Order: sequence, then C-alpha cells, then structure tokens
Amino acid sequence: MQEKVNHLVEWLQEQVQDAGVNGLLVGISGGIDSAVVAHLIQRAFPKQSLGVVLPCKSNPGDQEAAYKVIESCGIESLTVDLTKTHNVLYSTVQQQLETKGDYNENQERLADANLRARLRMSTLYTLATNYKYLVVGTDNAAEWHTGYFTKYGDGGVDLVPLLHLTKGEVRDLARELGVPSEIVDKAPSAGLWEGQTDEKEMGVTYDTIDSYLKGEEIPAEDKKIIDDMHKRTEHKRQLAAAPKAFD
Ligand SMILES: Nc1ncnc2c1ncn2[C@@H]1O[C@H](COP(=O)(O)OP(=O)(O)OC[C@H]2O[C@@H]([n+]3cccc(C(=O)O)c3)[C@H](O)[C@@H]2O)[C@@H](O)[C@H]1O
Ligand SMILES: Nc1ncnc2c1ncn2[C@@H]1O[C@H](COP(=O)(O)OP(=O)(O)OP(=O)(O)O)[C@@H](O)[C@H]1O
Ligand SMILES: [Mg+2]
Repeated sequence: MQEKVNHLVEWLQEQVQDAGVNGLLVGISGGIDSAVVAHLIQRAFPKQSLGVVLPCKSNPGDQEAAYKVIESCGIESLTVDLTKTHNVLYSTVQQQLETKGDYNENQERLADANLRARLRMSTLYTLATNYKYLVVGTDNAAEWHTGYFTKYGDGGVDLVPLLHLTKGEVRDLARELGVPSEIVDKAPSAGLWEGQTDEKEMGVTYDTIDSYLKGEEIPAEDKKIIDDMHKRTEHKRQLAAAPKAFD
C-alpha cells in the first residue's frame, strides 16, 4: 500500500513539473475520495497545495467532515460558500424559463444538482488561475466506468489520480494515509440533495461495481444496470463530438 502512495505522490509531482505550474488544489467535500486526494496532494506539495471547501446548500455535517479531513492532513485550506451564488443563478434561469413557459419541473432536482457541481468547478478553476495550480479530480474507477459524475462539473479537472482504483482500493488507501475512520466508513454521497447516496441512486453497490471491474461474476440484473450506465455516459469519457474537417 505504501508503494501505491509513493507512486501516486511521485506521479503528482511529475505532472506539476511537466505542466510548469506551482502546485495542486482539490475540492474537499467530507467524503472519502476527496479526503484521499487531499492527503496525496499535501504529501506531494506540503507548501503548495490547497483544499477548498465549497458548501452549496450543503449538509452542515459534511462541512464538519471536510474540516476534519483538512486537520488530518494539515493541508492549506480555503472556504467559498456557493449557496447564494447558486440561488441567484438558478432562480434567474428558472424565471426566464417560466416567462417562456418552458420550465420543466421534472428536471429541477437534476438541473439544480448539476449546477452545484459546475459552480464548484468554476470556483476551483478561478483559484487555480490565481495560484497557478492544477485542479485535481477525485473520480475512482467505479465512478468513471459508470459515468457517475457531472460532465464539466466534478468531472471537469486536470488530473485524475484515482482513476484506476476501485472504491475498495480507495478505502484501503484512505486507511493507509490516515483519513479519519468516520469518513472512511460513511456511505458515499454526492450530497446534491437531501438523503442522496450514490448506491441508492445508482441501484447497485460499489462492492458489486468493484467486483465487475475485477472481472468477477455478479448478478445479471446488476450487470445490466452497470452496462446501461456505462453506455449512456460514454460521451462523458470522450472529447466533444465534432464533424469531419472540411477539405
Ligand atoms: N449522447 C450524448 N452525447 C453528448 N452529450 C450528451 C449525450 N447525452 C447527454 N449529453 C449531455 O450530457 C448531459 C448529461 O450529463 P450530466 O450533466 O453529467 O448529468 P447526468 O449524467 O444526468 O447527471 C449527473 C449524475 O452524476 C451524479 N453525480 C454528480 C456529481 C457528483 C457525484 C458524486 O458522486 O459526487 C455524482 C448525479 O447524482 C447524477 O446522477 C446532458 O445535459 C447533455 O448536455
Ligand atoms: N461541499 C464540497 N466542497 C468542496 N468540494 C466538493 C463538495 N462537494 C463535492 N465536492 C467535490 O466533488 C467531488 C465529487 O464528489 P464525490 O461525492 O464523488 O466524492 P467524495 O465526496 O470525495 O467521496 P464519496 O464518493 O465517498 O462521497 C468531491 O470529491 C469533491 O472534490
Ligand atoms: Mg461525496
């Protein structure tokens, strides 16, 4: 496990050197994936890394967990509350759509949620420009395969160090790095609406997705859920489609 930590830390250092930038930053949610990334970037750049807490109508418990992560790795930190910004932007768009008679209430929860993820991305890039840092993403192999992220939201990043690690491997890494146990053990959630958990929303557990990614047998109904998600989200793993060039 220590070898994996060293490998990832060295990889992060190389990426910064190759890009000619000063360091790295990550959004810290209070969940395990960003906790692992915060610990890794702090080890790679103890004085040139930043953990950013971005509450947006968030559960106060998540914010407390985010501060525990910061304390556990000693990373420099900053908090930008996006709740008001989100309210202003979402309600302005909503008003315009209502005036046009086009507001689709059925899409409200998802549109509201994805805007939170994209406001976080915009804020992280504003800070990245200020510090000349790269934005580090937190997607793991299970999220990447299922496309369980917001396109150009939490998926809009420069580096994805956890991309090849299953959720189980992320948990092992978290324990090795000293992430507080209550964060390692809590149910993964995007925190985008009240009571949301990843596994409830996807309809399949991370253990099952991990097994599938490792080539193990899983129940046919779970395989179907995972294959459908993978197919539906193929566009998120590609560059934007473009027509053939003119002659
Ligand atoms: N075939 C296609 N080719 C090219 N583009 C296509 C497309 N189909 C949709 N699109 C575009 O993609 C958009 C849909 O994708 P997207 O905007 O990502 O939205 P979508 O995949 O519908 O929703 C994001 C999902 O990720 C979850 N999430 C988000 C953020 C964080 C986390 C977490 O784990 O913390 C989880 C969230 O709970 C939700 O289930 C459409 O609005 C459309 O613009
Ligand atoms: N309140 C927040 N403040 C800062 N960053 C956030 C916040 N909410 C989400 N993010 C960013 O979005 C990423 C995607 O969230 P996701 O829920 O997949 O990861 P996580 O919360 O770190 O772990 P888990 O999947 O176990 O909940 C986070 O890792 C983090 O970088
Ligand atoms: Mg989370």
